[in-house]
Amino acid sequence: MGTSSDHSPMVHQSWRGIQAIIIWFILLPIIGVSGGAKTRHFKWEVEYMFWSPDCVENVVMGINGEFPGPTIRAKAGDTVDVELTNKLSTEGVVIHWHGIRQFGTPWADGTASISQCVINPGETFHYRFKVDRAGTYFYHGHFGMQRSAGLYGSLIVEVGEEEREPFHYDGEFNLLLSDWWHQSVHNQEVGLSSNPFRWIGEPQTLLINGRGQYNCSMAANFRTPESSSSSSNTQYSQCKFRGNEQCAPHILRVNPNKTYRLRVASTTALASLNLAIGNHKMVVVEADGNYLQPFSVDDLDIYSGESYSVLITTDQDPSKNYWLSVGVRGRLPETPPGLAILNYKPTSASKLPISPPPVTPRWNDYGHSKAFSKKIFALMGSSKPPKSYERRIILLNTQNKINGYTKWAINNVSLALPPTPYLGSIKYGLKNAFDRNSPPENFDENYDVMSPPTNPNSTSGSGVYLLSFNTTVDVILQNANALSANVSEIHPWHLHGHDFWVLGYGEGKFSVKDEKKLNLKNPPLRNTAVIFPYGWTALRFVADNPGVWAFHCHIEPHLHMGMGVVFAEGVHHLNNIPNEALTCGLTGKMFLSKNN
Ligand SMILES: O=C1O[C@H]([C@@H](O)CO)C(O)=C1O
Repeated sequence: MGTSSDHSPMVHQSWRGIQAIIIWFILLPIIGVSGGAKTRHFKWEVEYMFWSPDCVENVVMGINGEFPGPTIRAKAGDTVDVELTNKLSTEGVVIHWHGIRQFGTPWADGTASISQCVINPGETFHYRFKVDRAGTYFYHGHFGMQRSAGLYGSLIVEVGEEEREPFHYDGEFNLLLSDWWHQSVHNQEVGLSSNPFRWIGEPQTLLINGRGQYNCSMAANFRTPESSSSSSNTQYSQCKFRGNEQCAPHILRVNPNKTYRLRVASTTALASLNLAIGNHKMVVVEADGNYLQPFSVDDLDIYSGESYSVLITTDQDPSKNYWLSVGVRGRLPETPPGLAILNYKPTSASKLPISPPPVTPRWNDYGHSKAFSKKIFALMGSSKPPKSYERRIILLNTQNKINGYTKWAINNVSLALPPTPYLGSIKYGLKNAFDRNSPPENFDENYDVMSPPTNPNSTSGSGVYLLSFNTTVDVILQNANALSANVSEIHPWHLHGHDFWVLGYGEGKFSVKDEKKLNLKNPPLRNTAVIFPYGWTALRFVADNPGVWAFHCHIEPHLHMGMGVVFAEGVHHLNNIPNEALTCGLTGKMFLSKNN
């Protein structure tokens, strides 16, 4: 029998419960937790297969018989679970989820030698991670040069049930941009690691959603030396398609007088690109999963590793179709533009546009590229960078020689990945797994960034920048002259596990007086930022994600030649790294001896 004295605490407790429920409902939309968060399961098999990405049959890396791999669509807050089986006969494989920060799951970042062991032929690995934020992302191979071999696809995260995009659109299209070589990746890789060095050269074809045309052109009727961004004035024949060919162009079918969101991502191995649509302006609203202060452009520069969303309004003559054209920037182009068709309903998609495709800005018009980059600001209300940094690392990018082999080095160290993944060797304190000395924080102040290195000889290393957990780190990426005089190239740098604020770009060598010019007010958050020839780029991030994270040039052959560094923070906080990720090298041996 209850008495009033044992009754009252119960009343009290249920009132507390009601209060908690009320608070939860108030907080729900604010913290963006969607009630309907799901786990999205995918079962994938990676294999080599014959494919004709540019109408020339070749071998590509496909997933479940598709090239590019299947598109993942999820909602913010969902968990993505990919059960990946390696069906390659003689190679390992891993997949990196580009732009997903992997909070709490650094072993799912998919970087060979860094976050996990490669998945051997016949083996299956589970990538399970949360997609915590809406945005346009992609995934790709991160072992050897498997991205160049075609191992990539799109990853689209829609807003959660309770969230809204800060802009309106009636429909959307997804454009994954890449570049394609006829020479096999195996050949390319051997060339890069041979002495004498054999460079891969320019791509044969630019692909839009894995589709391009070689030996014929969709716009052959219009091709004049002036309208072509290609340095070779080859005249192409007109392509003829039924529409079901693997290399038939991508068609964007639109209704008149609507707004469409184009999600554009570049997973090129080498090419910096420029995208334009005949007669249509684009309003840029998102970059790398972060909202931007909207701005309008006629054309968009996009570097490997970047993604953007742009809005277009279909307010042009609906009895016509329009070109979407993608051309090469920053390197003397030898590749014809990639084309897709903006097709107004009910006009037939086979009716070709009546004017030539938009012309890509001149390849070395860096003023144009810089002007674009400097228009990018975070949407008002976005998170701001801490006012000051606790550590500043200055990274000089140089092209070098090691024992006669051509390499890229950062502060004179060319990254050579160790066989045991850092995540395990740091967690378990395995002393001999990689170089224990921290790589240099800076470079010689007398180094002349405007000239080829006076002593091009460099060394390779596997050291790690150990970052104190939760500290603010500034990185100044410093470009320089390559091995040949008067050459300095574009390098898009991509950071794993974080976004960084892009605080500014500058010319020549970074100096303390440049600090005053940095933008701490509304810098955009990104995961990839470019360094322009002979320039520097300043970045800031908070080392708040326990794990080991690659930071590297997203040009595939450049990373392969050592153009990257490794950051690690808070690894001791991780108590649930699955052994499955680390069963190789010294961690593999350690597990074996523990079991015996
Ligand atoms: O890494 C590179 O090597 C070549 C060239 O510098 C040497 O052949 C090139 O254009 C690169 O980007």
